[in-house]
Amino acid sequence: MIRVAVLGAKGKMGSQTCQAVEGAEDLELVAALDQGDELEELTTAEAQVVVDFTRPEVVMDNLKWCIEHGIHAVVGTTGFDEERLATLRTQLESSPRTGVLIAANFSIGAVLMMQFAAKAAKYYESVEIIELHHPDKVDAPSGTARRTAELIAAARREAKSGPIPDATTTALEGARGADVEGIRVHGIRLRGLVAHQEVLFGDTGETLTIRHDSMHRESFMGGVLLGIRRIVDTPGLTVGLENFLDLD
Ligand SMILES: NC(=O)C1=CN([C@@H]2O[C@H](COP(=O)(O)OP(=O)(O)OC[C@H]3O[C@@H](n4cnc5c(N)ncnc54)[C@H](OP(=O)(O)O)[C@@H]3O)[C@@H](O)[C@H]2O)C=CC1
Ligand SMILES: O=C(O)C1=N[C@H](C(=O)O)C[C@H](O)C1
Repeated sequence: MIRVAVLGAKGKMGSQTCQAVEGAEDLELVAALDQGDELEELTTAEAQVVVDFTRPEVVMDNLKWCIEHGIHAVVGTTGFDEERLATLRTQLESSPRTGVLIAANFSIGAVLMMQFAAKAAKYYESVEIIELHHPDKVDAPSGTARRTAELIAAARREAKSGPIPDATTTALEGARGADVEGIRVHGIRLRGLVAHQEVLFGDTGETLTIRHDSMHRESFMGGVLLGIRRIVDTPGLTVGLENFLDLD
C-alpha cells in the first residue's frame, strides 16, 4: 500500500483525488489537508506521497517542506516556470531519494494534444492557442496552454522556423491575447465549461485544429493515480506526465 496525502483536499481537484485514492486498492488516503491545516500532519500520518492541488502562490512552500521531509510529491497545481523548476531541482539535490512530478495536465487526451501539437509545430507558419475553462479557474493562462506554447516554441526553435510573422498590432490592449515564448494564447472563462483547449495551426490554404475537452474532473484521475504509483520509484524532478506513459 502507498500512503497518500492530499493538499487542497476540499477543492475541486483535491476532493476528486481523495475519492480516487480511496477507491484504489493499492493506495491508502492517510491525510486530507486544506487551508489552515498544518503540514506536520503529513509526517504524523506517515504519508509517502503528497498530491498537491492547491494554488500557485502556496505550492512552492508546500513542496519545499515535502522535499525537506523526504515525501514524494505529485503536483497538479499550476504556475510553474523555468525559475520554479530550477529551484525544485536545487532543493532535490539535498534529498536525492525524493521524487517530484509536475504535470500541467493529468488527462491522457491533453497529454496527447500537447505531444501532437509539438509534432505539428515545424510544419506551420502560424499557430495560436485558445484555452477555455470554468469561471472559477485560479489562473490565466492555464498551465496546459503555457506548457503547450513552450513545447511548440521549442519545436519551432529546433526546426529554425523563426518568429511567427502574423500581425500583433492592436487598438485595444489584450485583443491579441498573451505572448508565451512568441505564441499567442487566448483565455476564455465560461460557466458550463470544465477544461478545454484548441491549438490552431495555419499555412498556405490550410489549417489544422487539435482540440481536447475534459468534460469532468474524473478525466484527470487516471493520470493522478499513475503519477502516485510511479513517483515512489522515480527520484528527482519529472516534468510532464508523458514521462510515465509509453507514447512511442
Ligand atoms: N494538472 C491538472 O491536471 C489540473 C490542475 N489543476 C490545477 O490545480 C489547482 C487547483 O485547482 P482547483 O481544484 O480547481 O482549485 P480549488 O480552488 O477548487 O481548490 C484549491 C484548494 O486548495 C486550498 N488551499 C489553498 N491554500 C492552501 C494551502 N496552503 N494548503 C492546503 N490547501 C490550500 C483552497 O482553499 P481556499 O479555497 O480556502 O483557498 C482550496 O480548497 C489549480 O492550480 C489548477 O489550475 C486543476 C485541474 C487539473
Ligand atoms: O484549473 C483547472 O481547472 C485546470 N487547470 C490545469 C491548467 O491550468 O492547465 C489543467 C486543466 O486545464 C484544468
